[in-house]
Amino acid sequence: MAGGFAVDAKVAGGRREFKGKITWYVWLCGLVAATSGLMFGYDIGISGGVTSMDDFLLSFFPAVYARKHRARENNYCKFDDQRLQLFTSSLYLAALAASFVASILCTRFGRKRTMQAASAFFLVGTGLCAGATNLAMLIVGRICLGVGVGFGNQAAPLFLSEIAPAHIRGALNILFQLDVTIGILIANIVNYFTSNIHPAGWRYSLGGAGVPAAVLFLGSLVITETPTSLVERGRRDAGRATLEKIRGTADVDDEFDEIKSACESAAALVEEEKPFKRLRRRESRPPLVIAIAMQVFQQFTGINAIMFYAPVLFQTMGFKSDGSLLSAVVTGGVNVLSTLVSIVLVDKIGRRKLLLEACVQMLIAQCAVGGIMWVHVRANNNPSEGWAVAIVVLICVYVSSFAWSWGPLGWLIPSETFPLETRTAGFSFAVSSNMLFTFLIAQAFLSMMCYMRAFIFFFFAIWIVLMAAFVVALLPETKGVPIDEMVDRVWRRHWFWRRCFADADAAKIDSYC
Ligand SMILES: OC[C@H]1O[C@](O)(CO)[C@@H](O)[C@@H]1O
Repeated sequence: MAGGFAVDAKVAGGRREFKGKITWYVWLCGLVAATSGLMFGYDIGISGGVTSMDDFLLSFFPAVYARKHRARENNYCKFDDQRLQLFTSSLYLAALAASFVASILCTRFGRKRTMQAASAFFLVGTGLCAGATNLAMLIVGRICLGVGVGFGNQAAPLFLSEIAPAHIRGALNILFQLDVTIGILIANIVNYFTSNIHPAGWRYSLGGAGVPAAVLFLGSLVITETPTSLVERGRRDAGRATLEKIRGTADVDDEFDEIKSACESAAALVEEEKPFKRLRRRESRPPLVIAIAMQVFQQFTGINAIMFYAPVLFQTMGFKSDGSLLSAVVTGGVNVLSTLVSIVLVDKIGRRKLLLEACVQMLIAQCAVGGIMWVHVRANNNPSEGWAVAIVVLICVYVSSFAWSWGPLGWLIPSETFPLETRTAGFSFAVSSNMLFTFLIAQAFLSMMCYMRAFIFFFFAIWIVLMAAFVVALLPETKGVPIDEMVDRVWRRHWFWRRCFADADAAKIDSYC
């Protein structure tokens, strides 16, 4: 997804600079494409607030509404309802399926057309959700939005990587992740205001997704296709003309030659062996295992439990409806600002240090929240105001560390560790793993909270210990390593992963890799 930005930063960072300036047109294209991230983030942020609105529950989930208002109902189980969870999670299941289709569409029809299709699905899905009169309409709408997310998440980051001049490719690509966090924040603010509008507040919340969807749709009519996609599909002249336009110069021979040769060698390798088959080779395992593990771990930090259900969680902790949405706005703001921190630090202090520091910070925060909840939020009583504020502060501490580490690096590392011949296929694996685990957490979290109570936080804390161990033992530092030198400079030198390569000594080749 965030594919290629480290790759290209390395190119810009030392070995090769192409001519051309940063044109207004490249920024326009980048801003339009990043809107897809805004859509994704808005969807993540909006569902939790909507599912805590009484008008919404009364319309679609009356049993949950009744339970929520029953005085003696167990605090942890108020929102435990599989159909309510399906409202949130159906989107991610649809996105998971759509991401496989999207990689084919991106190759056959191009990134721009795939983004257009994404925005069309977003618009239809938004209309169905905002106008829903029954549960089926609502779920079908969520599925359309999910298809939009699957298409957009595959096409937009690829598009950004391909149009950006090498030396700002990282910045343009992080724009997508930044837009995700801004989308979540906007959704939290929208929910805060619409929760006071009765009875249709939830319709405005869900309908708000139409704004970025419309921007993406209209914008995608004026942006260009990427030169790489044009050349890949045999339209060399159009590819060259587009490159000249986005670079603002006719002097693009070097860059155009590189695009052509990358497309030619990729085509030759694909002819010889399909990328997905190549991924099954022993030497593909290190980046593949790491791509999947980064996504699984990213989700098992528990971040989306907070992102989807922050308002519900805050209500569980005893905040009133308004207070809980306000708290979610605070965590959303921390998320945006901390993502900016990661842009500044990632190439200075490296990936491993950021990930490990965040593990410590998240572990302390999770255990502290779990402890406070265990002692002060028993089944039927709420914490005092002081403890409730302490919980919000700790959740901010937790969110900030996630946002400068596992959030962006969950995308960055898989994007920079695959060799060119398996990069797109390998990366689409990472996207779909993310969707799968996002879905699982969305579907399971409220039930888990009901059964595990405060121990849910210790459950995630155990995962954080595991992921720290994984980073220490198996994740090599990739800061500053040129993308095309990963195999020689990283994998073949790593104490464990080097056994996956044919030139490892015989004993090691035979052992498990
Ligand atoms: O900012 C947090 C959000 O960012 C993501 O990692 C996507 O890049 C989501 O899984 C999460 O909800």
